[in-house]
Amino acid sequence: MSNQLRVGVLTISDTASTDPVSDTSGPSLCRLLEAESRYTVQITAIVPDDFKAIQKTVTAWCDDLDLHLVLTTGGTGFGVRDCTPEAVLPLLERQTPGITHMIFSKSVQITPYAALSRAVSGIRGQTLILTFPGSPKAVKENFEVVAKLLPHAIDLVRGGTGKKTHEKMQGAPRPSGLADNEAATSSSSHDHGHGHGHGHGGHTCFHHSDRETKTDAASLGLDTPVPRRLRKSPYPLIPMDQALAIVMGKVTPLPSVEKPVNESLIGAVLDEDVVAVEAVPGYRAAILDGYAVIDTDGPGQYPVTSASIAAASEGSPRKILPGQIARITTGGALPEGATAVVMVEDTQLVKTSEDGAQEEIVEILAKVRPGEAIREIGSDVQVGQTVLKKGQVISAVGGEIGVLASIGVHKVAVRQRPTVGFLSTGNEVVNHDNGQALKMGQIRDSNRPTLIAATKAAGFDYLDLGIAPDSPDDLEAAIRNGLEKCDIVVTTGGVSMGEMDLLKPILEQKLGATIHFGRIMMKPGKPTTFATVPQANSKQSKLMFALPGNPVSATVTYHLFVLPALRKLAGYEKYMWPSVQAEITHDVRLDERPEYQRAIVSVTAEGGIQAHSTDKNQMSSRMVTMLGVNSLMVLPGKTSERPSVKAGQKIECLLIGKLV
Ligand SMILES: Nc1nc2c(c(=O)[nH]1)N[C@H]1C(S)=C(S)[C@@H](COP(=O)(O)OP(=O)(O)OC[C@H]3O[C@@H](n4cnc5c(N)ncnc54)[C@H](O)[C@@H]3O)O[C@H]1N2
Ligand code: MOO
Ligand SMILES: [Mg+2]
Repeated sequence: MSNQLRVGVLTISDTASTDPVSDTSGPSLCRLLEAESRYTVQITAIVPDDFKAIQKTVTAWCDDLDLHLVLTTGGTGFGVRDCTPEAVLPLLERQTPGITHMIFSKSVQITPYAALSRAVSGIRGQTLILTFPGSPKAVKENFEVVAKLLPHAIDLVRGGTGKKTHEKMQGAPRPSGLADNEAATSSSSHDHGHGHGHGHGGHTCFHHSDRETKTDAASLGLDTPVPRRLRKSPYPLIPMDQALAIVMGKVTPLPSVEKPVNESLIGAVLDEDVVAVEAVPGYRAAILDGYAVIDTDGPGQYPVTSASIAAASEGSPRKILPGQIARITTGGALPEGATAVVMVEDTQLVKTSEDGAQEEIVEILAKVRPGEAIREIGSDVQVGQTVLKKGQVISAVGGEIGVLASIGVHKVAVRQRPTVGFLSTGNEVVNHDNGQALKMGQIRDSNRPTLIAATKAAGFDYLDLGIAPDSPDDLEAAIRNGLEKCDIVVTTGGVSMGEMDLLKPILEQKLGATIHFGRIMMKPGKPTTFATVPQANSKQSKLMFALPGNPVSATVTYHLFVLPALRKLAGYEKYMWPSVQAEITHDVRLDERPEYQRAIVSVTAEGGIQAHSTDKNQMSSRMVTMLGVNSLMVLPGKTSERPSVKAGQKIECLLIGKLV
């Protein structure tokens, strides 16, 4: 990893900042970068065309994250809001007009409109910054112009001599043991420290110049001494909406699989339209116990010719002629010629056989219409009728399985169900049922049982990955094991600012993961982290949620992010939680961060919907605030105009449990 060039991709757009899904340039730039092994996209963000927001992000990425390369897309044009060049120029310590001109000259050959870009480029500290226009096409063209040049440029920016590149240009053999992507950084100070045995070998040194101590993600890092760690998180605090859009943008439904029609289908999403193979009912059947008649015969006394009880029989049922009736049970096959069924209650016995065992003559008392009390062939479902649609969820209520079972379909194509693995982390965390008294500083693992229970209730498969101590090697091994076996790995703990909070650096430095966000403006769950981790034997990256360790933070963020992601993976079109507007029964003081308060939503005697928080003290370590919870109250962040929500006001409540 340490030889990879760490890149930040910043989308600058008013539209994309409110609707992240509309951002196509940022993701296309990420794909271009990820297609080349030498780059790793360490961070992405979207900001509006806002001078300060642009400067803040670019500065943090250069100065705190010390990225090799920052690429921005958008805001370089003539539009009134376009201000990327104005925001970026003052941040550049040295401009790189050669790169800017090279891009311009190539781009105007493709389209004269390229002249309307005011892009700039340059160097800040040890970071190269390029500003691209906002269209995916322009982004691709621009990137391709400079792609070959960038590693060499970065090498020089980082104090390298460029010797390797020059040797390469002259066709000279490269020193043995140097991989392609090493050429870019091998002579730079950046090469020290990480990725080569993480501090156990001769590569680690901490005696660099001031600038060097900030290289790599060392300041977040695995082998950086505590005093040198960053004192502020380098991960931008992004809004909840954006975080959700990022997660859902990365989740694509799993492939299809054939499954038998039985309870194993509960919760599955159909991946095909299902067509009835058989008609329901497959024969003309009586709806009532009584007598099959010919309706035109009308009331009167009739000989009983035969009996048709609901049972299988070969061939067609017997026939009745005008003036005859036949005894029939509910579900029995109608005799040929019968046009209606008269219920037994509307008849009376006239004569029996001599031994009294058989009916001989019965009087029909009621007049019936043709077709009365008969289920015609296919009157429920006809052969060839599309009964269930692709995308439909097979519910636990039973309706879908019941219908599938009735129409002669034995197997259906459904989306594969994801498996999620749970790993608790922390030296202080012990199995909740270890049977031993806690030692000082120990805490029982409540996160795994909680999340496993919620997963089981939601019908997903899971793997219990146990507890990993706060050691880089143990964590790496446990996560790798989980990623191998599961579609999503969820860890809890170790994502904030403590020296034992190792998840983020492990993800980036050891697993080659891209962290898409590492902090969210929400309460609880601020340090919630989401990453995609490339897999050696598959093009498809795996998803990884590193949730905060605090039990309530872990539980709430699991419900808000992971369960919807699991539903989307399983093919659900509606994967977010449903919500209701409920009347809050008490005042609530708002927090700076938008908050998800644990609440109980109930239906009042008058049919209204009301909600109350489980407890005033909603600290994220207090699992007791989760007792009885069926809802998360979505409270907005505090403003000077709205410091609190008053009793009686309506508040959106996400229904994560059953309404009471
Ligand atoms: N300087 C700062 N400190 C903290 C910040 C911050 O922004 N700056 N954020 C706080 C917030 S908000 C949260 S939430 C927590 C998140 O902590 P971590 O994800 O790093 O988790 P840990 O430090 O490992 O543990 C936190 C807490 O939870 C207990 N824990 C951990 N795992 C379990 C488990 N499986 N079962 C039960 N309890 C568990 C652990 O013992 C700690 O008490 O960080 C704040 N700090
Ligand atoms: O965001 Mo933390 O989850 O407040 O406790
Ligand atoms: Mg911590």
